[in-house]
Amino acid sequence: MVSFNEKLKAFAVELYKVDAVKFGEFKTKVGLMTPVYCDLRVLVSHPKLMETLATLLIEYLEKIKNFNLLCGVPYTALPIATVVSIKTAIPMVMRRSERNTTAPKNAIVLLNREQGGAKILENNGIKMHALLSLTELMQFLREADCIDHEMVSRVKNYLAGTQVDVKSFQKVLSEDRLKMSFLARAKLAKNPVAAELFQIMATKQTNLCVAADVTNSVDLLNLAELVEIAERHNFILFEDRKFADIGKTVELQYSKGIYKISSWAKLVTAHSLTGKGVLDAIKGSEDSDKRGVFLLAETSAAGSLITADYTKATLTLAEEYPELIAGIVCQSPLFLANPGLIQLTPGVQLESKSDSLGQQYNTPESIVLDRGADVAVVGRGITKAMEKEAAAKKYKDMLWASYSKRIEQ
Ligand SMILES: O=C(O)c1cc(=O)[nH]c(=O)n1[C@@H]1O[C@H](COP(=O)(O)O)[C@@H](O)[C@H]1O
Repeated sequence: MVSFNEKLKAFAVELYKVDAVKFGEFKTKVGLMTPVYCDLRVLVSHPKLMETLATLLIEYLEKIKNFNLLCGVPYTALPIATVVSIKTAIPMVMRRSERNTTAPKNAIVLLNREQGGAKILENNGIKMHALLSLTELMQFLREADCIDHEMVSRVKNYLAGTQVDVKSFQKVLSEDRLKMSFLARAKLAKNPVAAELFQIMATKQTNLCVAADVTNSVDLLNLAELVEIAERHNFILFEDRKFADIGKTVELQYSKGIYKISSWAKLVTAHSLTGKGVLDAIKGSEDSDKRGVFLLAETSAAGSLITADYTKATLTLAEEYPELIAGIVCQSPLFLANPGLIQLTPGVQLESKSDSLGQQYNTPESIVLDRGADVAVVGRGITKAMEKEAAAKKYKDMLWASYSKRIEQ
């Protein structure tokens, strides 16, 4: 008799053959890179495989007593659950995102990616059952010669470096920044400029940051005038200087020289590359208690050399300067749990998906709803538009509508 394990192995190879499991460089919906991508949506085009999966699930389900309903999480798992329901006569229910549904006790997944999801579910009273773990899948595919040793160790290293911090995830679930209003978060901000920015966003109903990347003051305005206008119209001047030198040089760049950035910019960006020195330099400057820093943990640039470990270390560094750090510049909703910090996310444009120098764009909806941006940075989408004012209004409205939808969901 063919064992369950052998059936699983044969199924894993079939998945590989129809490209339901792929290897390479993929970007997940939340912006993380992964060398292995599982896309079970293709199963609807392979009825035989769909039936095999349903049969495997039914055999597996015998181990789980105590349940009387099935629910396939939309959309990919819906047809799978339907086939199982028809074959077993176990009734099915629909999950609709706009309705509150009772939480299940058991979750059955085909593939456990082994990145911490099972533990998070367990902490929320849901037991996860997986037909296959990613490690088993890799082993099966290696044995069948579908992949080589190098790929097995690449995935192994990837898994080691991308474990979700279950503790910080717990905090997110209980105090989910993505679901909280800017007004509520203003009270939790330890940096005064972040608190002010939350207030301004709530009052003016905007989460748009315009990147005015112009090359002379005729295009913009002179700084003194700009400071005065910012005060009159209640917006914050933010110098996207991305400090990255040793502390002493940053100290000079920040407060001295011809720009005297600290005298007019309430917010600046900094890289974490050179470590604490940069933040100590800014913290030690005059008026630093009225200034804030956005620390860059990820960029929107294609081929960026920033790794998952660098991003994590940046977050840890940010926690060491709670009064100075206003937020984090990143592209994924997964990194920032603290609702008192602001996620600033650039790379927003409606017209194109990229520029010729590696910039990658998302839509306003996707940047707020999928990628977790609190503030979205739009540059050329506005500054190069024929009708700049109309473009600014359009981005402002779309971004705010997405934020409103996010906190209501
Ligand atoms: O820190 C930033 O603002 C930044 C980080 C990043 O990862 N990507 C990024 O594009 N930016 C900035 O965001 C702005 C984007 O401009 P556009 O590509 O014209 O929308 C530029 O000022 C960039 O310097």
